[in-house]
Amino acid sequence: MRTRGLRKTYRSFTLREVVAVEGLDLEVPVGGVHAFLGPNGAGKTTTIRMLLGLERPDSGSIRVLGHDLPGGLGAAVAKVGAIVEQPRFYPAFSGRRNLSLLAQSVGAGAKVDGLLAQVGLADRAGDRYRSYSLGMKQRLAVASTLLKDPELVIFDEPTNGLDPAGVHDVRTIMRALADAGRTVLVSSHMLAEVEQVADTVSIVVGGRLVADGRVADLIGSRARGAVRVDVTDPVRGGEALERRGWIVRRDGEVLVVEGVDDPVEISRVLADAGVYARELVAERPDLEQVFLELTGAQGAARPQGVGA
Ligand SMILES: Nc1ncnc2c1ncn2[C@@H]1O[C@H](COP(=O)(O)OP(=O)(O)OP(=O)(O)O)[C@@H](O)[C@H]1O
Repeated sequence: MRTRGLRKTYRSFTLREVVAVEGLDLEVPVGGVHAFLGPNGAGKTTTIRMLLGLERPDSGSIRVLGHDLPGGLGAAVAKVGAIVEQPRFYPAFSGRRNLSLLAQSVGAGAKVDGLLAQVGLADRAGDRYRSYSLGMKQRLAVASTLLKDPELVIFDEPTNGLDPAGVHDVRTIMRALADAGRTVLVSSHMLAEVEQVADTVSIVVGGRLVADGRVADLIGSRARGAVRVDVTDPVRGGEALERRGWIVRRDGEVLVVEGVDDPVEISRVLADAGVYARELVAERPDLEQVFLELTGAQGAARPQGVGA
């Protein structure tokens, strides 16, 4: 799936032009989990709606599973499962009955029990939908999109409002879908979760792409980690490390040294100052750091916060 030069503007109440997506080149590889990240208002939902043919771009091109939109929309959408809004299920019917009703409409009745098991709902399938937790509702939503056996499954903020167990469930389902050969596109603020499950990522800010690629490569290339050093004399040790030009923070008795390429250098500088390290731990940079670096204040200010 890819877009080229995608642009979408809206008119605000005051008829001011709001640019939601600006020249976006999105590349989602076939197979694996691709995370679509950005602060609030970055244009993620608008982009997903354009991929599904629910919004019309002002300009640019979209190709989904080998079909060019808008002409190939029907063929493309037949192979895409999307969870963009909470689907409408009957509250008084059980999960199984709800799914069976949907299955009949697409001639997939035989799949219902297998899908309920696949999303971990087999035990509660006979209970009324209204008694389900948010996580269970989300799992039923995933099962409903799998009825048509999609090649690409799109999740827009799938873990909003879920508790940690629900978040874990959704992550497990996404991984399982990708491991079974499908492509998963997930927009999210949940960086820690995304880091655990995503193979590749695109980060957008203000409707523009600011970084993309393999999660591991992005973390490796962008963020230099800090090193935590437990020293015999934090005051003298801190001074010596600062003289070397590093940024040093105190965390109790431990020094946190930023911007270090090779932690061995730290031991050398400390030893020269007659201070010794009891322990030296390199903090692994993570997607959150990369995201904050790339999105700056906008990223830090988003209401749900990193890892929310
Ligand atoms: N129907 C609309 N009318 C006017 N402006 C809109 C409309 N839909 C989106 N926008 C604006 O377009 C921009 C992008 O919004 P979008 O919902 O795509 O961002 P997002 O990245 O999904 O944000 P969030 O993480 O908050 O869901 C925002 O400035 C938003 O206010």
